[in-house]
Amino acid sequence: MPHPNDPSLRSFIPVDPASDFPIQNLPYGVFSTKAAPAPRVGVAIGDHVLDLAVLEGEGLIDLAPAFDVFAQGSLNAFMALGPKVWSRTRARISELLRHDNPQLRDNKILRASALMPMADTRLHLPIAVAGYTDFYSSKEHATNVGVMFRGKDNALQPNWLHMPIAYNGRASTVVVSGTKVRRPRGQLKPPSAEVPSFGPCKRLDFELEMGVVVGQSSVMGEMLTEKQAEAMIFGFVMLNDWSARDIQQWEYVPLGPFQAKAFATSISPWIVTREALEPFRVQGPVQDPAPLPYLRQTEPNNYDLQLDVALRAAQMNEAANICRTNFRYMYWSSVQQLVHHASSGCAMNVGDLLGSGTISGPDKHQRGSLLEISWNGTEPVELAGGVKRTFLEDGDSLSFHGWCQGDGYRVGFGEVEGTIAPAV
Ligand SMILES: O=C(O)/C=C/C(=O)CC(=O)CC(=O)O
Ligand SMILES: [Ca+2]
Ligand SMILES: [Mg+2]
Repeated sequence: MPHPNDPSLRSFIPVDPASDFPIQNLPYGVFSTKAAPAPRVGVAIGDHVLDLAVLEGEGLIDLAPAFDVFAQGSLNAFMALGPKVWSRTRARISELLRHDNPQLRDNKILRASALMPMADTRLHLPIAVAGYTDFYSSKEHATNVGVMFRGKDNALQPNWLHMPIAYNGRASTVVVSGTKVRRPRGQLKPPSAEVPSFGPCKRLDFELEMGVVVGQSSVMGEMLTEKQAEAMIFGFVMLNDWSARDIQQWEYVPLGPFQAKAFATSISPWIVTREALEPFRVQGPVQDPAPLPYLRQTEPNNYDLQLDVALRAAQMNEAANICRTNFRYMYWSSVQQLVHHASSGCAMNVGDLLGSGTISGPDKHQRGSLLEISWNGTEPVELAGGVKRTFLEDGDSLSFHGWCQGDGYRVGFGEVEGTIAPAV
């Protein structure tokens, strides 16, 4: 049987070469329809969704001794079954969608109940988020922020090159793409003010990140090796760590961001599996000084994954691109982040979400936040027809696109979008 990543595979479902969801991808999500409003697990193929609950019900996917794994509103039960089952299931779905397999292709009744246009579905948050941790692993981003917040001489803190720095974020406010994001209120104290005040954030920002979905738990008190950590990663989503820069600047010393990043974090609805990204693995930047032994890597754990950010103000017809970068630039890999996360004995859970940290690159057009793009509000970015931005305004819609380019196909993530609603 060919491997599900084989570039020559074709599905009986027509898939445009520019689609994010060819048969080589098969990302998992949770969806519902008007006719069947209970959220369940599906896979994206072209512009269709394949209902895995139907396939499991028909006995076409066998997860025994577990059952009804897909007739659920999150992927957590499926993820808990582990990497061997993930792999086997993906191979089975690929087999069922292949152009030369009549089993689903020629079964009209089954096709009608198991395949539906994505446009007719509603996409939900794909996991029950157990915990959310956000890293700070792009050297370019950390240097830019450091220069703006602390000056050139203290840009990178002395610990930064020795471990993946992070803070514990809020799982309670992780939302799926398309959810409106309300401008937060908080304590503000601009440098010109003598005392703080409480009110709507005036420096609302986005952060371009990837999110790792942890699909296996680890034991409290035990460390992880590179191999163990990798095997626990179920897949990746795009993640927008919405940030209130004015709240952040006043609150972050000494414990780091708190309310500045607690009000909303958006993720894309489709989880692209680690296995689908395998062909796009690349070596990350050289790590100098060499990390401590527990953080050393023997494998290339970065990915060649292109990322675009588009911003559309309410008065614009078309969105303007404000950033194009690549996930490959990250200094600390997701595997190193997970190893470090568990290194004290911290237990990881099924459904944990790890933000990569803002993904900036070496060039100006590769800056993954408005804080960097507008250089702390001093250099407004021109969108179109005289519309300029330093930070986000009410009604602005922000979207990320991400994909790995194969030969004649792409393994993509779709979109994560959020529109800013006024503060209450
Ligand atoms: O104080 C700082 O240096 C800034 C911290 C952050 O903005 C935290 C964060 O979300 C990091 C990231 O996304 O890379
Ligand atoms: Ca962040
Ligand atoms: Mg957040």
